[in-house]
Amino acid sequence: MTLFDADPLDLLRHLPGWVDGATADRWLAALLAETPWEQPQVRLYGRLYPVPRQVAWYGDAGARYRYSGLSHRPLPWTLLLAEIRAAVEAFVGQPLNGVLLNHYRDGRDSMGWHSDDEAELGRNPLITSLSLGGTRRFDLRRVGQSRIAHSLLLEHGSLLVMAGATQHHWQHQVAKTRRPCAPRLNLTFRQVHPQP
Ligand SMILES: O=C(O)CCC(=O)C(=O)O
Ligand SMILES: [Fe+2]
Repeated sequence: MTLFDADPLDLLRHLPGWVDGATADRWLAALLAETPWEQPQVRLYGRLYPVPRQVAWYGDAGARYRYSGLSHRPLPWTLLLAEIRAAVEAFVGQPLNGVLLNHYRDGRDSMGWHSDDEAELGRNPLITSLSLGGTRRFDLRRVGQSRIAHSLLLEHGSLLVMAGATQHHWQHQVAKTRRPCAPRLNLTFRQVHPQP
């Protein structure tokens, strides 16, 4: 049984302090130092723009993943990312074969409204996201509505788990902010089923 079998309405869980501060500090410093960041370009109305954040995709061999319009071959798990994956898998009780790292360097970096509904994630994907570093606001709105329905502050060491049909009915974003904020890392663990 997994965490989510108990209550089908319990689609979203926010766990501040999921990992202790000293461990979170160690993970943040190591990941900032060792990750080969990329800033892919996306095409919008015929023009290319760099995404407003840095990213890296790690996973099992073959766990190709499409984001920002491009299919990405995974980098092999590092010792540290394998350690973090093991802790997250043990917590959610499901295998996770890839992780997308997002680096928000400051308040100008962001992620626009979207659902994590790529075909290779399957119908009702479990998305488990670990936040490290500066606190940023995470907003949710219903598909088809522009009003923000919920906002969460994702703090250093917190875990956010989105399960079940969340991605069908909700979109999420991390908006730009004028407030000064420290660099933030977000690791979203996923189970990817490569497409033929
Ligand atoms: O940075 C976050 O908290 C959200 C990341 C996200 O939505 C994603 O990687 O799909
Ligand atoms: Fe997302």
